[in-house]
Amino acid sequence: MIAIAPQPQALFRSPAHALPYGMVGSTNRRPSARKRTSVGEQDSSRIHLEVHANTKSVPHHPKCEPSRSCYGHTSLDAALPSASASDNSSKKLRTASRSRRLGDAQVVYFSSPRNPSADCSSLGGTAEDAVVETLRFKDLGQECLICVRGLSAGSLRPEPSHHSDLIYSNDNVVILPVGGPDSGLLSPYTYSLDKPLRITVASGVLSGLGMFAKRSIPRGSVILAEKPVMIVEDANDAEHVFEKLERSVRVNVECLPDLTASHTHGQAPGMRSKTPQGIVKTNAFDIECASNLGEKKACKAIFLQSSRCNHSCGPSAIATFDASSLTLTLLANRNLKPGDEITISYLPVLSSSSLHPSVILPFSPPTSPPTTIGHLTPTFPSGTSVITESSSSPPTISSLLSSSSIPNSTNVPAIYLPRHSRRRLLSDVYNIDCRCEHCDIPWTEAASVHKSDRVRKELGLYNLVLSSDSLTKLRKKLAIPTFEEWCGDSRFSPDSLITVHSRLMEMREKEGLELTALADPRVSVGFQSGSNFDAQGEGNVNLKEEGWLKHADVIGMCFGALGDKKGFRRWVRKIRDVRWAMSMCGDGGSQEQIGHVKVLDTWLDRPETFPLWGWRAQKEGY
Ligand SMILES: C[S@@+](CC[C@H](N)C(=O)[O-])C[C@H]1O[C@@H](n2cnc3c(N)ncnc32)[C@H](O)[C@@H]1O
Repeated sequence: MIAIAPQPQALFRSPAHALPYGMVGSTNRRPSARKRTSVGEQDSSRIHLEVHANTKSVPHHPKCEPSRSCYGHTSLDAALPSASASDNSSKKLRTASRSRRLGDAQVVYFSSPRNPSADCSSLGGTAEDAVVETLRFKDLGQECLICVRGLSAGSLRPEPSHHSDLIYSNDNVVILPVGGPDSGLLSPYTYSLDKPLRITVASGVLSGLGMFAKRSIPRGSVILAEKPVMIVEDANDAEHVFEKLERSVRVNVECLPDLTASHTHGQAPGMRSKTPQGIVKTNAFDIECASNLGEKKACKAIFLQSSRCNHSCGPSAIATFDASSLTLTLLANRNLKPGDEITISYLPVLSSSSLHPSVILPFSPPTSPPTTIGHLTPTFPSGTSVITESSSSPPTISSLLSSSSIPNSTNVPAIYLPRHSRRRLLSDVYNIDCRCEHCDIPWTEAASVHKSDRVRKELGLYNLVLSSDSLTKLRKKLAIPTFEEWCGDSRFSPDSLITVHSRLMEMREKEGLELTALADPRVSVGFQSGSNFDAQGEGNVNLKEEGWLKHADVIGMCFGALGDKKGFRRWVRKIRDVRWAMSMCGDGGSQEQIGHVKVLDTWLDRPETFPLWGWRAQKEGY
């Protein structure tokens, strides 16, 4: 298992750039002086919270879970980068060695990204043969305690990450109780943070707190970048690390929920029934740490804010982890409005195919690498038609699913499973009775469940077919050409490929799975059975399909090949915006994204520079 953030394969390839990366967008702004804005009052059964978001402040301390008491309350701010630390880091960003204009935003390249940004010290031996060490992120004024056998904090030497201070601070999000007395996990999607927000929450709401957007966040952009406060190799070491956490951090970590606590009998309710192991099991992200000597270890990391993200089967965010800077990044999966809940998917990335009706859970872990993702390149198509089996009436999805076209052993991302399988998986693996908006549907609405299941099944199938070379035969049966095939074969009508990909995009949007496919298969949260992705899951690394972006790429290229300036520009602009937002991610993929954005900008200016401009139109004489 290797923890690196996704580096989506790009359709629109650009020349390699040797420049060190790091960028500051024009929207970057310095954090305003922090004002406390929330007013928390608590009576015996309810909590009232008021947030005036237009004062641009940090959230009030989340008050732990409404249903549980805590050792004490301190502000979450105490554990987060202070305003002055942020100021320092922004100063650093501004004094970067050289900068230049790119599109409408300021890009800053760093001259020496290798300077270690952290120092460390040992806190002495504690857990059996492991030591607890401190890693200090100097630029952020934040510490992380590390207890990993065979990997010293010193050997991690995280590189500085190049996020702006805006996304290290919590200016984009607020942590609030989720739902109301009767609504369980219903999110307050409808409120506007321009007005004071008042939410009334009954004690005992299952899922306690959640993370919400405080402002509009465009698809693909970084919602939050965060460093861990503790990393353990084994949840059983958590106790030793908890003891050494700085008090304000420890209080916040102890406020995180422990799903195992409810199984503890004979103890007083509340924090005292929680255990450090239980807190780690419930909230830790599975990441991989890599030393500067190349050793890698699967670990569990606690992040104070991101650990508050609830699960959704149509998540509004995707989590990626960059091992070189030890940074967890949440990217917007769609365009977010103020008040939208920031959710991620806890679902394991792969499961055996439940596209095939005969396969039922529990599934076995993948034993061989999954399908690789075929990517298109804007090279001149070599050829002539390779599709020989296209028919005027392709088989229906149902007939394909019930036939033996899909091998039983096929792995599909679990997010495409039908509702009952996802729920079972979440319950078995994470002990969660999923109440996200895609699952919490009354039985009276069986038809909408059925419809959603069908859409996911179809998306799963297309995902498989479009990303796997070994399923070419099936792809041909479905009469879906690749871009190259479409270019080279006039039997495919000019808009046929655009129609297929537009439909898939719409289906993704409906199910809340826009950029989801970009999610790093190796970042997960919560309980780990160890069976779904672990060190043996090495083969998963290549699973990178691009979802929305992949469809947008194909549509954009089709318009280009048809010489349709308006359509081409419209789609190139959309792709450019998402790639630009993603380049702010600050991980290994940023430089690549900047390269794409530059090429896309050129094509926006002069569509004729697109290598296949009008190629199909010329060929067919229209
Ligand atoms: C990492 S925590 C998420 C933040 C948590 N709500 C809190 O108050 O801090 C994970 C826990 O949240 C709850 N949870 C998250 N997503 C859920 C969902 N879709 N349905 C039900 N419970 C969920 C479960 O209790 C789960 O163990």
